[in-house]
Amino acid sequence: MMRRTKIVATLGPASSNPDILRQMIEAGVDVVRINFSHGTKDEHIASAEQVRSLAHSLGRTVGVLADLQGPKIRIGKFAQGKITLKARDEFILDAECELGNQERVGLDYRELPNDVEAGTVLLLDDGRIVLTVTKVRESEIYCEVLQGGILSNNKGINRKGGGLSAPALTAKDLQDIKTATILRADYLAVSFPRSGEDIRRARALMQEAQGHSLLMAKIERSEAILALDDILSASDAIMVARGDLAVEVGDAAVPALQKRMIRSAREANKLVITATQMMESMISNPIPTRAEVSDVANAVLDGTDAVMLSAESAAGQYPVEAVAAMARVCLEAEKEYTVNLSFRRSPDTQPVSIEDAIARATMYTAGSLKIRAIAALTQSGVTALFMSRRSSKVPIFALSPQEDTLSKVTLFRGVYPIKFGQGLCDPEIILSMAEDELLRRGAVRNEDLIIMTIGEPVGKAGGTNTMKLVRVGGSRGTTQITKEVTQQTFSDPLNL
Ligand SMILES: Nc1ncnc2c1ncn2[C@@H]1O[C@H](COP(=O)(O)OP(=O)(O)OP(=O)(O)O)[C@@H](O)[C@H]1O
Ligand SMILES: CC(=O)C(=O)O
Ligand SMILES: [K+]
Ligand SMILES: [Mg+2]
Repeated sequence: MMRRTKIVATLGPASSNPDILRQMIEAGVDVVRINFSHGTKDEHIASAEQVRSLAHSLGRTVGVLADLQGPKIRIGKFAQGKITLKARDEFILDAECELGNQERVGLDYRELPNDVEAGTVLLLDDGRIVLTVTKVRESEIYCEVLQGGILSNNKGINRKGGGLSAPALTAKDLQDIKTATILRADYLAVSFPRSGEDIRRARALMQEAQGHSLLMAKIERSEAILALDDILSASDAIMVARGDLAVEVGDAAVPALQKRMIRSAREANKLVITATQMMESMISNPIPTRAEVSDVANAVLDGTDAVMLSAESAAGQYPVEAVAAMARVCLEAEKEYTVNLSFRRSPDTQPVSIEDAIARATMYTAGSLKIRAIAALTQSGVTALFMSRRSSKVPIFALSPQEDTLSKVTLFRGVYPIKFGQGLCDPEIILSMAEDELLRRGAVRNEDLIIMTIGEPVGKAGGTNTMKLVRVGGSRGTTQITKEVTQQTFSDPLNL
């Protein structure tokens, strides 16, 4: 069995050593996340290069996700690096403060005093420290400590319940979008979007910079939950960004929201990553807790495309073990029947395109006959995306000559990239060579029944219009069953 759920690993000091990174890729990393909240432009470009060249040397394709910092409000630094706050202490957040101490600390967002008032609850460091605002005086926010703890440099601040005015794209993000283009990010993640408009704006800026990334909206504000449909329609993918989201909506609300977001994303033909603290204890332990194992498995059963490692792979002691643990938990969870989110609605909703119609026919057939594999010959990857929105145990191989398509499908659940078809244009030859390629890779065996999809004429993006059932190694496609049922050519049935 091949693992269907994909693994995203955040890069950082713990994963910059090429030997560790190679082991992480071997253990199952499908996509790396470069967090623009840390590090420099040159470091990001070098990381992407390093990942691609290591993956190449291993005969693998690994996607690159560039995660913009966004308006994450952070405190400044302390003279001593950190302080300890106790309940009922007074503490001041002060945009004018240069270097913090036991009494006050700086802020990287000058507007914060305008966004809070007496009674506002502020959560620091993903909610580990809780402050209540007592009064605001110009640049100073006076607070009482509700829940104390150790507070160190540059920790994030969230307002409980959301409602901070900061726009989703900061001046730094505009520069970082250019960097993401230079390093050819497959996915560009926008942090803290409030609406579809924030994503449309990011897409316009990315296109202006000549970028070709898919746009991902990180759902981590309470406003984003209300605007989920609008955000989904503007995005290619979403991330259930549980770290900030839990702080804004309360931790207890997150599990149900995760399920809703995954279902909504799949129904809208969008991709979804489940992120943050999935294997948190593996920052300092070689094995996960039972609860973490359940968390990863439940995300798999919910239908997520991918599960993500943050500090576990960026700054933890066991980055390779964390990837391996995720891989093994995903694989096991996938053996269980998962709720089929998609077939139920198939009869009631119109396919959105010819590719969608072919993808549905393919997945329906794969579910009703003993099909070993699906080979989607694709330029843009869109047919593979539609196929992967339907839950199935049949592997979907995306065969494409396009490197950028192959590195994007790394995130699609159940889809495996295979470089194939450069310079070929005769569909008969392509289909027969694709069959050989799958045989050569051990993905299929002689006599297996497989489904192949292709667009004719060949070479045009997004033109899949043909589904074919093939008995592998048979007399090249003309076995009993193919004569009877197959070669359904849909000639524009939707009038598109
Ligand atoms: N490139 C890096 N350099 C240094 N530390 C890192 C790096 N990447 C991650 N870390 C550490 O790992 C922790 C978790 O990683 P993650 O990428 O989720 O950071 P974050 O700051 O919480 O993310 P975000 O900005 O998206 O909210 C960070 O708080 C940081 O301590
Ligand atoms: C990943 C991220 O940004 C979060 O969980 O908040
Ligand atoms: K970020
Ligand atoms: Mg976040």
